[in-house]
Amino acid sequence: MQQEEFTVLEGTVETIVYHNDDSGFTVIEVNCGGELITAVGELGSLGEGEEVRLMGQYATHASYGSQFRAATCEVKLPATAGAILKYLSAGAIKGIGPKTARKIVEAFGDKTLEIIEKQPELLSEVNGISQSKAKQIENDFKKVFGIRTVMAYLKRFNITPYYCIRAWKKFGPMTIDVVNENPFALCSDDIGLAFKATDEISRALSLPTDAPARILAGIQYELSAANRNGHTCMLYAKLVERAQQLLDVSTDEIENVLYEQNQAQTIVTEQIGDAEYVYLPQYYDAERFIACRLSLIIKSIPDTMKSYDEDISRLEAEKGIHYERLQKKAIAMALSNGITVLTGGPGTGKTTTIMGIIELYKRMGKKVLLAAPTGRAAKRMSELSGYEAKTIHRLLEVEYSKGDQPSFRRNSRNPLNCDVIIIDEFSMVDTLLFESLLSAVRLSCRIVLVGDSDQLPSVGAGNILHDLIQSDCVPTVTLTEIFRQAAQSLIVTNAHDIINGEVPQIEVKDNDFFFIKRDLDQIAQTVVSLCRDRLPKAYAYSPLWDIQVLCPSRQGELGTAALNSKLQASINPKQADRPEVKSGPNLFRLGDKVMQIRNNYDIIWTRDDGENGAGVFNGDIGIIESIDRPAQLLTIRFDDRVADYTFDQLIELELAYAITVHKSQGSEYEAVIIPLAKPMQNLYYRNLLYTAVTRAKKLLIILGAPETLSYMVGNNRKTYRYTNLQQFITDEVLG
Ligand SMILES: Nc1ncnc2c1ncn2[C@@H]1O[C@H](COP(=O)(O)OP(=O)(O)OP(=O)(O)O)[C@@H](O)[C@H]1O
Repeated sequence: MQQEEFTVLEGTVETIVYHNDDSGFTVIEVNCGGELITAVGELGSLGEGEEVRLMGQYATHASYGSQFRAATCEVKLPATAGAILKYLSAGAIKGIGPKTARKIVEAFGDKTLEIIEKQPELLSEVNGISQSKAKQIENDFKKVFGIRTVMAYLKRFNITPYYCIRAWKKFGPMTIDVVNENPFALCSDDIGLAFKATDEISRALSLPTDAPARILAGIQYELSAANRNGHTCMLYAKLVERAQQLLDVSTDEIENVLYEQNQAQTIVTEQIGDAEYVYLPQYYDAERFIACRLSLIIKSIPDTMKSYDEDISRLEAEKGIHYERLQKKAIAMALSNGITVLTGGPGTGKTTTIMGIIELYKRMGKKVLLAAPTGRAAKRMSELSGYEAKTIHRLLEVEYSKGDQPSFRRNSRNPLNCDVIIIDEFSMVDTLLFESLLSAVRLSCRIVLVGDSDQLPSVGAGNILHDLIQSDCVPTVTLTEIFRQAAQSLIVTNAHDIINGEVPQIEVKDNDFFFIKRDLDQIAQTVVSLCRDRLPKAYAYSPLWDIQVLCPSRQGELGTAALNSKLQASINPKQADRPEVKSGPNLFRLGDKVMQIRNNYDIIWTRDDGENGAGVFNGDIGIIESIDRPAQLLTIRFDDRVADYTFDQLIELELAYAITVHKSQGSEYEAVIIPLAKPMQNLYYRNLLYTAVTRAKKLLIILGAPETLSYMVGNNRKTYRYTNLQQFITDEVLG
């Protein structure tokens, strides 16, 4: 088609007649001054009410008659109140449905879009739009228009909208230039496109395979993968081997890039002890910082040798309690040392000891802060201690997302105002979070870290509790006695047996720990009937709130994926009045129990008391309260908070009737059901079983074969994590 033959057609999109997501082929009706003209072409994703400027030709189609065939399509924002109303009502901006659209357009008329763009705060003057909702609309508006161009460009490389949005968030208007120059920028942690996908773009753009940018991306990709698997670093030799397989370039080329990037401080390579390690700088810096800071704390607050015996005895008399020897030792240590680690299994008196520490510090007039890594753990700490406990993120006043990592308002320039800080469930704290925590406390602040070192390590990279204890430099007390009350519970005593390598008692029928012998093909059905009928009937447990199925694995017939479909179908079946939405392999239905599967610091929530905040975290579980298809919004209640998800955020959710043991860390449930399949060596091991069992408060049911249980208890595979924190601490403290 010659340029001079083009005709220009301008008007408002009246109707989207057809749109093919894969090819972008679209048929629209354009309102050109009252006349409706059908236009076709690869027009990208358009919204009804949008003003378009099409260039192309009129042609006659054998079946459909006269049509305008567009070669190019420019989108302009709708200008008149009517067009804007149509545009917004059609769901162009997530969070605005037809009703809200009408209210906004009635208030601002032709200027509506200008107001959304330039003075979005005025939106909250419209009845029914809160400040947080106004903020959300502003963000969506910016996003919709910016990413449209990016999506159109990246579509040719089969990049889905999800990654386009993340790329746009990171690079904004520079996105296309960045991709053309270095497509590997898309596999950074905060965008997360797989290396292979970026490599394909690189190939399509005919970029050289031995380009240093490609090799660096491959190295970073391998290191990030190691971080996601819990390691803070990799052995140099292992990294080179992995990168070589991934990139198919010579070892020399990889080593050259490693050398140069080490010089440029983009990557850290260092000989530590007998081996050479490679780090992404943030993990190296974090481990070095933690070690240095701990050493300063350990050295700068000398043990006063003051005896706290009298204070503890007085407290015992007042509270009518007798602390056992190690509890007294822990209290005294926490009162005299800059940092103390308190560890022990279930029922060994950790919480009781924390209470003693808080009480005595309060009597000295000290300001004590309590925190835990998850909302549930913090809530439990509050309930048990009677003092407010916050999540560590909340305590540090998480602010905004910088890539995938949070930023905290409490930091070295603005430290927490307290004399003592006590962290519970410390086994769940990862390297980066501990670095942030230590940055935000003054050197004079006393730190007490409490956790069970036999639990699975943190989801994020690092093995902090283990490394601190193993360094032998951080004052530590391990509680071992199981107290009488706790000793009556088979959940508690069996958990101790398991961690000691002894097969638990499974014959007792009148306690809180049950083993139901079942053949493999009967287990799923029994899990369903326990959740739906038997436990609600016998104990009045809610299948949504009280019962949690914990699986070693995601895969297989007894993995979370398969069990969730079965449990959803029986607990929350398809019904005419229950809207549904599909996202990837998942189908979400009103009333479903769901779990957030990655940290998202942007999702805005409202607490029941009206407080607003941002951030939903990996492992948070909630119930779907509404699904609004026109507005493409899904609302989830997480305990006392409610958060809105746009449909494109649903890939961060999974059904949560059944979750993996790894995801259950730090949470407790009234009743836990553990279905055991045929043992897979990787996932059927002692610490995992122990973690699962200790999640149950009142009732635990294990289903499967006794041999599988014995196998797990006997499999003492340790979750090995590559970190050098232990070494760094020893060097700093003793060196
Ligand atoms: N010195 C003590 N004398 C008598 N009972 C105690 C003592 N210390 C703790 N207990 C009791 O033992 C039980 C377990 O204690 P606590 O909750 O402090 O342990 P925990 O280690 O925090 O357990 P979990 O990790 O399971 O929460 C509680 O009922 C508590 O009241």
